[in-house]
Amino acid sequence: MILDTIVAATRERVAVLKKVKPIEAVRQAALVRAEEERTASGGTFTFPFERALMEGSMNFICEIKKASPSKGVIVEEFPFVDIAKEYEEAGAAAISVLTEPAYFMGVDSYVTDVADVVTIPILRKDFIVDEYQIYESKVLGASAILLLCSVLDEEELARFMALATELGLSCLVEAHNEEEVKKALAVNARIIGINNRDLKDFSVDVGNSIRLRSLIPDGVIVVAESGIKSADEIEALREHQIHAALIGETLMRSEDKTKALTELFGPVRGLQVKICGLSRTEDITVVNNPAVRPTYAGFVFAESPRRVSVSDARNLISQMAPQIQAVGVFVNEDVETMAHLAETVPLQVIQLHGDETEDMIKQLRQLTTARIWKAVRVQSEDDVLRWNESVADLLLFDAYKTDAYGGTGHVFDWKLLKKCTKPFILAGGIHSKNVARAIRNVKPYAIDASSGLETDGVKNKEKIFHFMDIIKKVRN
Ligand SMILES: O=C(O)c1ccccc1NCC(=O)[C@H](O)[C@H](O)COP(=O)(O)O
Repeated sequence: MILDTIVAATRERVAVLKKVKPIEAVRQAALVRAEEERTASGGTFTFPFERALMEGSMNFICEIKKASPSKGVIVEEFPFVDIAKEYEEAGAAAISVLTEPAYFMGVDSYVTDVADVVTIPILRKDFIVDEYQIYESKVLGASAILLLCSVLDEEELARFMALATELGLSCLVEAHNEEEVKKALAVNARIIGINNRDLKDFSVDVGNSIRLRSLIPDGVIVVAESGIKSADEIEALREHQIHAALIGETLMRSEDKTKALTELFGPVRGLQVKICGLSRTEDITVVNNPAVRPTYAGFVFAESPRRVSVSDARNLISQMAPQIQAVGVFVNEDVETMAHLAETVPLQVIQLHGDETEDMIKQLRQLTTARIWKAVRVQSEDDVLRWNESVADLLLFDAYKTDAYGGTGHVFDWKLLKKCTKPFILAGGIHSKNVARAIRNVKPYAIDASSGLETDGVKNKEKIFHFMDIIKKVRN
């Protein structure tokens, strides 16, 4: 069987590697890296791979592989670093990188090269048969490893999982049949991958994930693997509470990864866009372009590097396409001034981005017909729930930072919004690399971006065009 051949080749490869670089040296390097990560995250590992697989209603692990034993060479052209960047922009939750050299044409350093250019976690996909490879995976920069129930016995699985956990690595424990699922459960796997491909004859049946899913209790993350090609298949996986889909060949063969993921996930309709912090005539020219044209353009009247004077705002807004609505951003301004500016600039929306109270919103409501948005800087779920009954027309959720009210470029934990029952605007560190995930996972009414569309403190035309291009592909 091909699996036995690959495993035998892997054992030989590891034996050679051990002679070149002894296990103790790799172990030390892995421990140093693990300790650095643990310290940086306040003394505990964050296990980003498993967190990423729980973010949305369907999370994609997008795979980078040049070849496979069943298909031979999948793509002649293999710009794997660009593919990784595309996957991240397309909305991948994580990237799987094949490193097995003989049958998948993988290279260990692909993991490091990909880790250097993306912020999402990486699964190092190889045939792990020895602790050596687990230390190596940590050093390469992976966040997770693959462990195969068809290759490892229960004792090995448990030992390898314990070592991985000690290093802050997650384990995707792969099973293909009932017996292997039971084995994965016996070792308390936190993530179980169900392979739809039978490695004995390479036949693929996506129904395999659905059938075996029922054996797995709640609380374990379930990943469907192999042969996934269509939106209908993704929908069926979603209906059966499968958290993630690992997709290789379909994506490797697609020309446009963002469009491909939209086809699989389904379009997100009706999303609005706000571009904030416009301060120059050039910015207005960019937003007026029909390829950009957001629903809302924000002008900051508060203390900020993006602050505009009243006369500049008036001048800029007078040049703006009539379809775009002007939003005035204020921090702790008095209600009379805001109402007056809404009337005279004019502003269609007043965005309160400071410590304004509900009473203040009610007073402002009496003074203006402009819509009122309340920005909430989120540190906890309570921050979100506290404003649920607000009379504000919309809430805008942004990141909290001590030294600035807004425009910080910081992303907050989107999971804190899970209990918000009303439409809202999502802000805080949104840019082209995370906007697809933000839209699909958080499902906001509108997305708001400012510093992520800038270079050296001013809006960047190319970044704005690219950002809007991604949003258009995600919408349809
Ligand atoms: O943008 C500012 O400089 C700003 C300053 C003070 C209060 C609010 C501010 N911006 C409000 C916004 O609506 C921003 O778009 C939002 O904070 C997101 O900014 P970013 O994280 O840079 O995308």
